[in-house]
Amino acid sequence: MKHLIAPSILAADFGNLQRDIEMLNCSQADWIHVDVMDGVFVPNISFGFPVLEVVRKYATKPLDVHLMITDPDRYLKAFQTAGATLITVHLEACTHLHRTIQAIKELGCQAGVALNPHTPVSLLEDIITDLDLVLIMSVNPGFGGQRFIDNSYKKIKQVKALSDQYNPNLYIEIDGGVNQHNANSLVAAGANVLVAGNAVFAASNPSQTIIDLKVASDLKFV
Ligand SMILES: O=C(CO)[C@@H](O)[C@H](O)COP(=O)(O)O
Ligand SMILES: [Fe+2]
Repeated sequence: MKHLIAPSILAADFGNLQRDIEMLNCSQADWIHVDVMDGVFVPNISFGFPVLEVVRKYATKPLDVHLMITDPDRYLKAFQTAGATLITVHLEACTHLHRTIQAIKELGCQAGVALNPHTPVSLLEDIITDLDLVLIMSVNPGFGGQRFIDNSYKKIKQVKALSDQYNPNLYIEIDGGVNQHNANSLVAAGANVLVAGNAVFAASNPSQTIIDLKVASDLKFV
């Protein structure tokens, strides 16, 4: 599977959101990662439907919506209507995860599950065949620009082993503290989707940085 780059618009300039999305449209980004935070599941509030609708209006690429919200079932339909292509929920936020995943698929979206840094990958064993994507949080969710947690490599390898055994087409997404320096080793561990917020938007040349991430991830493992 080709490695995908999913810049996170959490780090975009919201005063120039249309400009930043158009930059992503013209770049080598594969998806646009959209971080939704409710101030309850995580200690931060990002944005909701009006912003997502603007992103959908201008974006020409799939929207990879990462829901950091409690009880996401309440809003799945609204996120699909607002333009989500993929919807990822947190395992820690769902009481009936299997039901939530089926509901996402019934809406015609692809379904993912995210794991916080402390949540063991083994909890995915009985749901892995139902998933399109697993998102490994390599920082504690809630903020961009944090330092990568090294234990995440082990978790990516564990997800890759599950994927090889039960679901070979799984997207294995790594989110938090990803940059040009760790992209190659993350792909070597088994990740095939790299989310990058600050690495892209704080760079002097964001579209070149996306190319750099792509080149680094596609290089033979070093
Ligand atoms: O979900 C989250 C944070 O909760 C991420 O998607 C961040 O937005 C990634 O930002 P960087 O760590 O790459 O700056
Ligand atoms: Fe995210």
